[in-house]
Amino acid sequence: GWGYGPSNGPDKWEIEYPIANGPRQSPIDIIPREAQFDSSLKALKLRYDPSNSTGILNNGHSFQVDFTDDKDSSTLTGGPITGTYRLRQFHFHWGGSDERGSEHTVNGIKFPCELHLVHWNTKYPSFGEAAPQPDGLAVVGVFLKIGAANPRLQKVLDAFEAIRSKGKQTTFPGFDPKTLLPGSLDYWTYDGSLTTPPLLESVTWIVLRDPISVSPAQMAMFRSLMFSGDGEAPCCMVDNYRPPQPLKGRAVRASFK
Ligand SMILES: NS(=O)(=O)c1ccc(O)c(NC(=O)NCCc2ccccn2)c1
Ligand SMILES: [Zn+2]
Repeated sequence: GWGYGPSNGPDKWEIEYPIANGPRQSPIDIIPREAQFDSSLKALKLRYDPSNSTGILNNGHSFQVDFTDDKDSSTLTGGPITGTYRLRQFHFHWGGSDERGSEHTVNGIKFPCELHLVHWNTKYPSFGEAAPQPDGLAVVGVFLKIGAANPRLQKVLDAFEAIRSKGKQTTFPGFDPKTLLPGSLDYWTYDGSLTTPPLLESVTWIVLRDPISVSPAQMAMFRSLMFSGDGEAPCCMVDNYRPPQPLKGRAVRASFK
């Protein structure tokens, strides 16, 4: 299956997923001076209920924190989207060292890590039905920048000993993802795709301008996870990011001047 190694990584995905060369692929390099300020863009409204967090899973590509999404209790509204999108999960992408790891870049600059909060459009009955639709998903991206240790992030990292290898999961109740957001919700937005197979062109991307902090020691904890399952040759989970893809004429709008 697909992965991030030399034989199954992003340059090989087009073989099984030809949409990899499609017109609205993600991530992209965001060039702020080329983004268009759009005064009609609304403020992002993120309402998350910590009681919706259920578990944390090593899925062999990243780790994700899953949310129950059978009610409108953890939602994204406003911003560039119409209607209500429900939070399904959040996950991260990171590098083998601090100078790489994010999927989106800003003026060509890579961050060490990027958080993705994945939401699906409730005009569809489920995530699975929404995922192939052009307006099916909305992902909020948050950059992580090296600085002071992040105590809210640490709560996630403290669960890692239970999910070290592929397929391992554990309960993760009562976590509020709002604690992982920066002070400002100013954002860039553009039409894109999933950044992993099946690379579906169904994502309204909402990338926050301001990063949150992560310490070098905390980044080392991300790198202690394994792509490999128990009993397989151990392979550290690092560099699980897709590089920027061609913009192909798309507009990137800014919610701020
Ligand atoms: N990285 S991202 O664009 O935020 C993102 C968000 C939600 C997602 O479901 C994915 N992709 C994902 O979950 N792929 C693994 C599951 C899968 C589904 C179908 C075929 C192969 N693998 C990526
Ligand atoms: Zn992602």
